[in-house]
Amino acid sequence: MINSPVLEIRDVSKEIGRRRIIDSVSLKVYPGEVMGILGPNGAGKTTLIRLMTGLVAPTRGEIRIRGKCVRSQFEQAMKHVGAIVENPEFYPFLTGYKNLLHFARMVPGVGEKRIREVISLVKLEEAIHDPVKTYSLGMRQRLGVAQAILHRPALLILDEPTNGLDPAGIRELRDYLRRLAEKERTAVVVSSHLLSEMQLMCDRVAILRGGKLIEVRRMSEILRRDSEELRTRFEVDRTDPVPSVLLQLGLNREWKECPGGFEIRLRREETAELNRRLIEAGVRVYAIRRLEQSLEERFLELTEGDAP
Ligand SMILES: Nc1ncnc2c1ncn2[C@@H]1O[C@H](COP(=O)(O)OP(=O)(O)OP(=O)(O)O)[C@@H](O)[C@H]1O
Repeated sequence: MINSPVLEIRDVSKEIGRRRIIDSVSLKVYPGEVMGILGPNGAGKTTLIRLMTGLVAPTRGEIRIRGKCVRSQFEQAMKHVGAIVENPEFYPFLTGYKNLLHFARMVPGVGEKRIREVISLVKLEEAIHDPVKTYSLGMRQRLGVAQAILHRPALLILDEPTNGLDPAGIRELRDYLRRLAEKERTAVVVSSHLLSEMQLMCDRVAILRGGKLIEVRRMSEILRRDSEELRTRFEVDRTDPVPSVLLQLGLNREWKECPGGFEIRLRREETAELNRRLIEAGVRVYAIRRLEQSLEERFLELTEGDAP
């Protein structure tokens, strides 16, 4: 069971009127991982999250949570889910603790021990006996997460959880989402339109654009820019020393001549080194141009470039 996904989205589309807002999306999320749904405003993130939580029905495809279909087995699927899709509501005059106690009474099997556990997971021990009306936005959000995980859900879904948080609040959010993923093996889905925030929080990220899932990647893969080989063009006055320079560098790589120079796939560091060696070999280098964007640049262009 260890490798079975907590959440499985199978070829889901959502049409509203004549518009296809979600277009053939498939995605699996596993226990203990934080998955980011990243996309510019209007990409369909909220709609996808509403589909996951059964708030809207897919036009095609299906969504399963712990193997249960969100539509036809709604109750069985939803008992594994904790979600904050809109701002969580609390009783402002009650303390955080009393609010949690109130919600816990509605959830079978949740006692004071579990309440203490969730308070410690979201690190709200110090303020938990203060009235909620004195809480900052970040503290309210932590209380919201504490409430959402009372019943030990296998899947926690948070829509744009960093909205309105300051950098310290975002750091705290990252820390407790990680604790949750590690300690309770909870699968976490968070949406955002900022790659920079996703970098801090997520293990993997799914890029949504115009309702389509265009890439799903490990965050570490996106950040490993130094090891990424990108097609690079050197403009030079002659190419005859290229094979021997490549040999000296131990670069057993294919390269090809093109008008005014040559092209080769190179890592960042290798580009600088090849340039240096070419010059040492008496080749005049007029320009070095990367012909491909790095994964990080592609992601930034897809997301932050479109943000308001
Ligand atoms: N009920 C609806 N009727 C018509 N169009 C809708 C409806 N809900 C969403 N849309 C449209 O679907 C697209 C995706 O919306 P959605 O709110 O899911 O995007 P989003 O990625 O969450 O954006 P944001 O970050 O701005 O919330 C938008 O163009 C929106 O106008």
